[in-house]
Amino acid sequence: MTAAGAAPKLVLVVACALVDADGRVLITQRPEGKALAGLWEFPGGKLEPGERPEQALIRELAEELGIAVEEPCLAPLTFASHAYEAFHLLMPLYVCRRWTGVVQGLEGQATRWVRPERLRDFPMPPADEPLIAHLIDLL
Ligand SMILES: Nc1nc2c([nH]c(=O)n2[C@@H]2O[C@H](COP(=O)(O)OP(=O)(O)OP(=O)(O)O)[C@@H](O)[C@H]2O)c(=O)[nH]1
Repeated sequence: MTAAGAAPKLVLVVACALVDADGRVLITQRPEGKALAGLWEFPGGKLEPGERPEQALIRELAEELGIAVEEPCLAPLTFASHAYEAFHLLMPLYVCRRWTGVVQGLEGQATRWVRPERLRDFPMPPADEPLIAHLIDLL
């Protein structure tokens, strides 16, 4: 035993940087009433029981944005590991440049396509901040 105190709950969330033909990245705004409301984030969400991360992400992208993504089009880029007060977030970030359908905020969330260098102009959850440099490097 090495750790002292209660272990934080580890929460696995999968997220995606959708990249358009101009190299812009999609961010969506968390709706009122949710934790971290108003902040801009990458689309994605928690896994449902029995789901693989890629399956969960494909489901979330369909539910939230109305687009269809094929699993080979999800490329792992990096991950966030962040201690929130109530849980520890582990969030793999995939990049996707190919999908079918037109991106729409199906849950009432605002959506924006943003150049990676401009992502810092949008308030994001603290876990996301370290991801921005990876996107700038990639794109
Ligand atoms: N999808 C997404 N979630 C993020 C990002 N950054 C970040 O800290 N998170 C956190 O990861 C969790 C994502 O959960 P979610 O979107 O499936 O669920 P939720 O908060 O709506 O909660 P609920 O399902 O408990 O109601 C939230 O706690 C959210 O704050 C991000 O860039 N994208």
